[in-house]
Amino acid sequence: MKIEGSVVIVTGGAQGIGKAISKSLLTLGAKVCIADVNNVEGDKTVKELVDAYGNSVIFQQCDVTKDDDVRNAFKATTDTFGDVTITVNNAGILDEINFSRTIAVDLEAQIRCTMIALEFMGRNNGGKGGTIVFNASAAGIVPIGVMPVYAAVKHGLVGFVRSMAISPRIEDWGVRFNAVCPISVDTNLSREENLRKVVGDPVVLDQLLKGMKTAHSVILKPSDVAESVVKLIEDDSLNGKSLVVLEGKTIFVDPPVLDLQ
Ligand SMILES: NC(=O)c1ccc[n+]([C@@H]2O[C@H](COP(=O)([O-])OP(=O)(O)OC[C@H]3O[C@@H](n4cnc5c(N)ncnc54)[C@H](O)[C@@H]3O)[C@@H](O)[C@H]2O)c1
Ligand SMILES: CCCCC[C@H](O)/C=C/C=C\C/C=C\C/C=C\CCCC(=O)O
Repeated sequence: MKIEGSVVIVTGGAQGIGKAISKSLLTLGAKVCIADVNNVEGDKTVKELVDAYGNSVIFQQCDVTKDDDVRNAFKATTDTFGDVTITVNNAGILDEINFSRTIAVDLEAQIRCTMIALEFMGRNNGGKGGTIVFNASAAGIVPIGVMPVYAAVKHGLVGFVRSMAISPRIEDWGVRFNAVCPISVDTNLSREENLRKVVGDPVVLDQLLKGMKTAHSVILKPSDVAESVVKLIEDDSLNGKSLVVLEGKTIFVDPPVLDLQ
């Protein structure tokens, strides 16, 4: 689909990968709502982006774990720019200690945002259809011993995306569902000082930090991920896809097909 003139909501758009995605879409002529729980960063980012892109961007304080917040973000975006046709479910955390919060934000909230998005975007609900892109992770494709909770919710998210893409309602909605699955990216989430707060077991933390310095010596830039998100939005042939973003290349990874007949 054409991004120019489209209306987009980016959850977690105030910082990191979400901010990079917002900037890429604004550059391509979209109208963007940055929906983020962090008021301070949201206000700072929207001022920066209004200076660069004019009144094509708004900030809406939104905790994706709360129905009313998410619905209000869609209402504010629709009232300001018109019908939403692109949702980027990006907001996420990594916390192996407070695993209930990780499940709430990285999986349950992504499902919540999708169901509410379909209330606004679904052609069967008077919407224009469109596309929903989910920021999963390579941890949604491969097991990771040092972050089992994070890998669990990201595997769940990939399964949700692949399943929504083959829903009996897919034609009624007129919406495509795809996941971007990056390896490590240079943001607050992957910074060592953050990881030390969210991984409790010292043996596990030690291996994680060592792994970052070896297995992932090259860490992606947020803009690398934004490029793949644009690709998933623009290519109307893509639905139910998991696009892994590596250093210098991307690969589509499809689930194994089981003949259950
Ligand atoms: N950084 C990485 O290595 C990496 C790799 C692959 C995938 N990801 C995924 O990318 C997404 C973005 O992460 P990031 O690396 O940009 O991290 P980040 O911490 O830089 O940005 C995350 C943003 O989400 C917001 N957020 C957190 N909880 C929220 C909530 N409940 N409601 C609304 N907004 C909320 C934060 O305020 C922040 O602005 C996450 O889903 C993460 O799992 C990150
Ligand atoms: C292939 C793993 C990519 C995981 C990306 C994830 O979304 C974010 C991770 C953030 C911080 C950690 C970054 C890189 C380390 C990841 C794995 C290290 C593997 C160590 C090991 O398995 O021994």
